[in-house]
Amino acid sequence: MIDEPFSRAAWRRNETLYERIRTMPFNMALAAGTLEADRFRHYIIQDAHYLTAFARALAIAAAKADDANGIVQFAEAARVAIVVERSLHADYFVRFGVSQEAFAAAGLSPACHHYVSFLLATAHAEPYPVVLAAVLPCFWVYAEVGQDIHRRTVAANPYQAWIDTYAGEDFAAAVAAVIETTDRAAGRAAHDTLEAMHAAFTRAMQLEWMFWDSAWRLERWPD
Ligand SMILES: Cc1ncc(CO)c(N)n1
Repeated sequence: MIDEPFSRAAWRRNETLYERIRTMPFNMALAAGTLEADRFRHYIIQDAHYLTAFARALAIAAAKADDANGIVQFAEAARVAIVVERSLHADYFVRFGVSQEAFAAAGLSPACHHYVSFLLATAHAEPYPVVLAAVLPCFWVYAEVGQDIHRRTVAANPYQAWIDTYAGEDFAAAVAAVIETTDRAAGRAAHDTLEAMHAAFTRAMQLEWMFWDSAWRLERWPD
């Protein structure tokens, strides 16, 4: 019997969770163009924090890569995450009225803090295949959600630029490449490493849900 690739097994284990993410109030409202600006502002502020940490985790993946292609792939992914983070500041923060002071004052929300702590702890402490499994949902879920919203979006959606970033061909190609690298690493991994990969993948996907949910609820720390 030929084993099913890790990515297919991981997606199947989390199909219900993906469907819950796809149909979250935040994503439904984003697609309809009716998402309130304060919820989107919360989201982009937290996403700027998130992307900086995500870039660090990707740079650690690059350092842990088992071949030269992996170093190039994740060093480039780290660079792109920072490019996207800078475009949040230069474009979205300006358009949606987030000042530098508001950003600095906001800090990381509980859900964002949880997600980046998980990513950075995993990147620092776990072997390369598990690091890949932890960052894979960040790519894959966004491509799926981006494409799903793109199919449902309305004319003159104020969030169209955000939607196009994640529904586009460049992002899809990056996601396909991360899936391929993760499946290759899984193919060489021992059984216990494979189970750790599944646990990391599921946890990251749960944290994706929590991240959108926290923006919807305008989540904050207690005073
Ligand atoms: C929370 C989160 N996950 C994934 C992505 C896409 O890389 C993003 N921009 N933000």
